[in-house]
Amino acid sequence: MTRKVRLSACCMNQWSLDFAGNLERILQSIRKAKEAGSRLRLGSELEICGYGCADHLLEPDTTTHSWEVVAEILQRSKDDLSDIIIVVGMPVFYKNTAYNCLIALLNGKIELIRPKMAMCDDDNYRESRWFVSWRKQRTLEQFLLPDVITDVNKQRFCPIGDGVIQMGDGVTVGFEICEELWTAKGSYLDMSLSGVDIILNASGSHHVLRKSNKRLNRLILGATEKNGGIYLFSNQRGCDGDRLYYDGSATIAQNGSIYAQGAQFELAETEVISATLDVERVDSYRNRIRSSRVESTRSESYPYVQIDFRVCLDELEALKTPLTEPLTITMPTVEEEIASGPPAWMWDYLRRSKQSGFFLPLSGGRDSAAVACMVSCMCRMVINALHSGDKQAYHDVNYLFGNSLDDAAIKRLTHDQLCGHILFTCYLGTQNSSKETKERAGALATQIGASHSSVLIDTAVSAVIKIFEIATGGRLPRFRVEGGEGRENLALQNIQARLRMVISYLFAQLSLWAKGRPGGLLVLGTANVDECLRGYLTKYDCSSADINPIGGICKGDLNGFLQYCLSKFGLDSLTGILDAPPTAELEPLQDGQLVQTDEADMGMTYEELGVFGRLRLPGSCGPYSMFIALLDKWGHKHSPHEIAAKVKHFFRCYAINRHKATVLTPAYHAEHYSPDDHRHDHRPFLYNVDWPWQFKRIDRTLELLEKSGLCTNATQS
Ligand SMILES: Nc1ncnc2c1ncn2[C@@H]1O[C@H](COP(=O)(O)OP(=O)(O)OC[C@H]2O[C@@H]([n+]3cccc(C(=O)O)c3)[C@H](O)[C@@H]2O)[C@@H](O)[C@H]1O
Ligand SMILES: Nc1ncnc2c1ncn2[C@@H]1O[C@H](COP(=O)(O)OP(=O)(O)OP(=O)(O)O)[C@@H](O)[C@H]1O
Ligand SMILES: NC(=O)CC[C@H](N)C(=O)O
Repeated sequence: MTRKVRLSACCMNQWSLDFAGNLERILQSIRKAKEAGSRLRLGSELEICGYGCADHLLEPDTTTHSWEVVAEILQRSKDDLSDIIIVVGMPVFYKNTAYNCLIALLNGKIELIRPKMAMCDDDNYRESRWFVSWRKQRTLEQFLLPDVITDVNKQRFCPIGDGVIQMGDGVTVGFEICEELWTAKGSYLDMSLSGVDIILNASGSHHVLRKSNKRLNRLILGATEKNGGIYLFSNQRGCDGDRLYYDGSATIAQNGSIYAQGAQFELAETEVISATLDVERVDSYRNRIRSSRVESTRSESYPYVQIDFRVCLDELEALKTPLTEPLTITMPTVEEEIASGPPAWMWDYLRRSKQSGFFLPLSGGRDSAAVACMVSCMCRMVINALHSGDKQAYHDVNYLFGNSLDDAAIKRLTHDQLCGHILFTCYLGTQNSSKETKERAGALATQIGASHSSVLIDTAVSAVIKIFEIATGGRLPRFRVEGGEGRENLALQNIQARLRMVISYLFAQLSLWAKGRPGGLLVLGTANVDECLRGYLTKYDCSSADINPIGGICKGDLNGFLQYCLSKFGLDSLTGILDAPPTAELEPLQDGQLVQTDEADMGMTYEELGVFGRLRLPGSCGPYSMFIALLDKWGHKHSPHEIAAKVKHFFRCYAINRHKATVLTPAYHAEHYSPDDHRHDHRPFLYNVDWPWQFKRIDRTLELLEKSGLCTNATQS
């Protein structure tokens, strides 16, 4: 005997507080699930208001409008969207307290409100600021529904709490909300042991490089392999108004195998995946794990909400519907993640901000090259979406062309042409710039099809210096190579860098005007996560842009991404960029030689910076514990004194420059060690940069090592 069920999980590109758009996407996903023959459709966490509402979740309006949206869905569930269990996510107030909830409804009735039982407060997450977790395990209470719901269906009450739905055919459906899968004792454990057949997880899970592997292979598959059962994972996808990119990857799994998998990075506004599975196989799989059957007999039952609805296909339908075959999934490489996540985020930002394109100061170095390549990747994604018939992409692209394109023109559009239309790059040279970087910038822009220009900004630099000279009665600062001191040398560098920012904003505002086109451009920032951490950037220079797609990515991963673009898309102009040593080109050449390279300037290599960054976060190391950790890690190549000097140098630079993190351009969040001060890494920005107590503690350990003969000579490799 089989008990076949057909189920759907969704990914939707929700937008915080866009209730109309969110409702439309939810309705579309329910329609798609119905068309796929499903009898259950799972949406994502807080999908009605959008996961990223943040402090708007404290406003009663957010809950009020969410109920209004539910009322619309409820109405439709009596009509064209009937006979499918619809599970949606929204905030719910109960006894003066806000809960992050899932609502299960069917044929005009709210069947259950299931509040989240474990808040997520790691990294960017701040759920406890807005919600409380539901503590009453296996308990249901009565919830008085708001009038807007009662007006639709005359229903006054529905159950709220940690309950499970039991269908008319005996199939049981339990609920988890995102973090409940990640906690040590995931909710699925108790539910699986107590015999729940299908577990639904609605998530608001954002992208971090290398994270999806853990989510899918270790958590989702780990949970169902160990405990058996059918598991549906739905997630938001896209930029819903913040630095985060929710990375979809809807999944349907059973007993440790995947049966349906949605895309991680896609531009489509709704995606629905469906699978036909046999509930009977849950019984047989679990029953064979004999030890867990003993645990199962001990487990307490959940309160059931009984629904007179059959989720299993009837006999004839079941005979006609083959079971879905399991899939083999290959996880994307880091380079592929970089080539998709930030570009998809930029596209959402561009179309939702209703701006007309991007302005990028292109230096011929690696960072701005990486950003240019990301825009090119974005254009490829958009063209793919267009060519696959995506109506939203059609609408958004046509908007960028002033709604002037007909179907045939849209079909002919290439990614290079799109790039030429929306990406404006400019080489902003000074007397310290080299011919080589100028040529590299031009060659890359040409290869990706960007609209490129090259200007000299020396007149502006000299004019500003002249103002200073007049104001100070003739004091003219000089570069170090000309005999100037450190302050003069830095000021002369910073004026070039800052003027690039001013000129970039001017070009962003007026480049389209100059071409007789409407609109303005978003300025793209290009500071990577390592530079931000070390503070190796000028405050309010080109790092002060509108958005920065690489502010959460380290130099090492960016190098890998450039290599990937070189081989995957044949962008051979990247060869010269990759071969050249990273340099700011802010100081004059000395005897025709480059005096300034990033690594020499910083006093550390990008590789070392990556290690410091990860030890600081998520490693939670202060100076002393970082020193101890590095004695083990680097002991084979550096003496303890050298390691101590490196750690002290890093922390001194970090402390001197931390104030720059308070004004960092909003950047795509991609790393656990991001120094973003606004949402992720909350720290003071006024430090005692000498760290007297901490550094003395390091010195005491050095003394101990010396006395024990463990601190002999430096063995730098
Ligand atoms: N604790 C604190 N809280 C608030 N502000 C603080 C502060 N400490 C210093 N300041 C202020 O910060 C300012 C100094 O910072 P800032 O003006 O950024 O200048 P600063 O950090 O001194 O110099 C910029 C550094 O970035 C390097 N760099 C490298 C590569 C490229 C680029 C580039 O931009 O293209 C730059 C450049 O070589 C130099 O080492 C001063 O106004 C100072 O008073
Ligand atoms: N000559 C230039 N023309 C245009 N933009 C420039 C120029 N020099 C610097 N910039 C802009 O300022 C940013 C920071 O400059 P910096 O010299 O620190 O480069 P970087 O961080 O090493 O990046 P890149 O590798 O792109 O040079 C660059 O990424 C670029 O956007
Ligand atoms: N919304 C959540 O509960 C997020 C949970 C989880 N830690 C994640 O990163 O995906």
